[in-house]
Amino acid sequence: MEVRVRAPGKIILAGEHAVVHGSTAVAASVGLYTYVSLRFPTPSDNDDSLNLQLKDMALEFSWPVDRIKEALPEFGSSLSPTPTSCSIKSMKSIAALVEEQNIPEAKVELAAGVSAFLWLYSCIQGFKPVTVVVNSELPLGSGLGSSAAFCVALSAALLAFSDSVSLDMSQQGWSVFGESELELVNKWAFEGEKIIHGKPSGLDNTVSTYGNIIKFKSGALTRLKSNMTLKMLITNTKVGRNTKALVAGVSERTLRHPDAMSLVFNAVDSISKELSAIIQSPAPDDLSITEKEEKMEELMEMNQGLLQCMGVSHASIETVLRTTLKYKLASKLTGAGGGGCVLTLLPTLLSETVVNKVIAELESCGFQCLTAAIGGKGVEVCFGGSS
Ligand SMILES: Nc1ncnc2c1ncn2[C@@H]1O[C@H](COP(=O)(O)OP(=O)(O)O)[C@@H](O)[C@H]1O
Ligand SMILES: C[C@@](O)(CCOP(=O)(O)O)CC(=O)O
Ligand SMILES: [Mg+2]
Repeated sequence: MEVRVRAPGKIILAGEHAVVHGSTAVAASVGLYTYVSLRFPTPSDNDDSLNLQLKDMALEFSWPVDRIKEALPEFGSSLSPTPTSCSIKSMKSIAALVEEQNIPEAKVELAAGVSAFLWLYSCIQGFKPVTVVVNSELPLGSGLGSSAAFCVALSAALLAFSDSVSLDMSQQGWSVFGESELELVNKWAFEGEKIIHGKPSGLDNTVSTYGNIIKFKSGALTRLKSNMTLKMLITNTKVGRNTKALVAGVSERTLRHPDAMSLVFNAVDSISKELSAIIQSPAPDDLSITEKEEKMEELMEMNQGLLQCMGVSHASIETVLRTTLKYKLASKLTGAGGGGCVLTLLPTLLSETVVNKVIAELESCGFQCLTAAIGGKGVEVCFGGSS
């Protein structure tokens, strides 16, 4: 029995960080995926372990199922039908299980992802021997939501063979989940994100689950019907950073300056609302495409200024902003900042020559540019492994 799942990453057009504090955000799925395949051994395999293979990292982890039972005795006998948060006690046991695997020092950041995996596995599948293989097109820790795509793909793959969902396994190729399954996947993925991020807003897992372009506030999403083609250049500064630390930094600043930060978050809320109204406004209305793009560029610049106020910009991000501005293009960081990726709006009438020049200049600084489809489907599942 095998299932394969893919979950997309995301870009945040407006509202990162502020969304953790209750402001509106606008985000879209990006056509780069994390893939998870899950296979139960047959009796002839004689395999009584839980195996996790992180293909891109060339890392393999394995625990005898009895070792997991011993470390997490509270699981297995009664599987949790509804998503639950990892307690401090369970987190300690999971940390011990992860520590036993001696993750190389240079890849220690992966411990958070492995912990989220152990939590989701124990809650959803109990102590069944299983092999889970992960590979990802998303750069890790770069603001494109690799942590959420990982949690969504894992939750979906683990749920696919659980009693909580019933799926049509005869379908060929990639297929989407039903609404109630999506809701469950999203809730479990949020619990995984909590382990990786500390205090996630739920925006990233929601975009990865449902796809599209969405407006999101305090856990509630609205799917946006875009009436314009959005083309974004994504520049990866390749400066590594950690979302958990950046989110915690913004919360500390908020505690030190509650009044000022509340105004900053309110301003971001207005920017996101205005941006979503522009995206949705009817095609041939009183604003031409160029006027809409100019407004969006201004809003992106304003949002970037406010992200600087929150303390999450970085010298590498400022270099991207300066470089794109030379070509009269507007940019903002996307995701948690502190390095990672920057978005640049590519207006419809911008010539290929200029796009190529900007990319060449950014890449000469050591950055990596990519363009990817945005607003596509969310998590998808495939039985049989042919896709
Ligand atoms: N494919 C993966 N395999 C293992 N862990 C992953 C994977 N993708 C993401 N993670 C976990 O998520 C972390 C990165 O998440 P985060 O700091 O939120 O950045 P982002 O979500 O922007 O990529 C990694 O350090 C790792 O712990
Ligand atoms: C900073 C934040 O708004 C987005 C984080 O995205 P990423 O993990 O950097 O891809 C946090 C959140 O919404 O949970
Ligand atoms: Mg993340």
